[in-house]
Amino acid sequence: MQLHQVTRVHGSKNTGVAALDNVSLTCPPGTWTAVMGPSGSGKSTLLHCAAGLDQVTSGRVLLAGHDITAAPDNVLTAMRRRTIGFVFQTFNLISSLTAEQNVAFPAKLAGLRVSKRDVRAVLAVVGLADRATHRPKELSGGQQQRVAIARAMITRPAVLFADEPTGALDSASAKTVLALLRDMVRTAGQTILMVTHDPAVAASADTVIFLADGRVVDRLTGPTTHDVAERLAGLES
Ligand SMILES: Nc1ncnc2c1ncn2[C@@H]1O[C@H](COP(=O)(O)OP(=O)(O)OP(=O)(O)O)[C@@H](O)[C@H]1O
Repeated sequence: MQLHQVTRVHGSKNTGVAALDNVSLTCPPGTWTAVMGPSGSGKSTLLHCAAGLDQVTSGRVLLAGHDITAAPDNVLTAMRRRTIGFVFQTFNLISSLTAEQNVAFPAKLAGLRVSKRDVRAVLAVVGLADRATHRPKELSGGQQQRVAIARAMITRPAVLFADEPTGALDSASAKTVLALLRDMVRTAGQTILMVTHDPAVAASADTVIFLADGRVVDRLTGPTTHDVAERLAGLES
């Protein structure tokens, strides 16, 4: 996943706010990148532009080798279904469907064949083999997020976009979810781009980039919670 000199201006080009200002970023396969920065620094805009959910004003976005900047809607939709996955703070499960139906749903939408065995296998990976027929309201927050991760795993997306994936979880569940994300990167060579406000969560990534006023102003490789917190405090002061 690559961003080349991406600028995103909200409002008119002359008077609008540049939520992203000439951002370049490379996330190689099998790496996990966290995006941090003060409120309003452009984190969500970066995630949305990288995932093709928002259009860039200038610059280019490459997803799994494809330039999505000028891709027509039908190509973008197909890419979204097959090449990328999402994990959100709020889980976004369908309440009327069971865990296994939730896992299978987007894959089926993408026209992929998924057997019940495949679904059960990914649910087992996230430790929910015995919850396959439960509906979201019968699951804890941590279990719901693990269903969302299983749903993102089953299509084996090249890139997983995560927006505060542990934001609604207690620390034990958060740890489990972060370990699952690490497994996706390590065993399947998937790329993760994650937005978070939490330095301890960001420290699970391989690299942390820091945004301020829409620009990449700092970067840490092999981050520790302490170093991330310190850099962030420097930006927020
Ligand atoms: N649809 C929009 N229209 C106009 N301005 C917008 C829009 N979306 C975002 N912005 C502006 O762009 C800038 C970056 O916003 P963004 O949501 O990307 O920041 P963020 O770092 O994710 O913030 P937070 O941590 O508070 O979620 C902000 O100044 C915001 O007000």
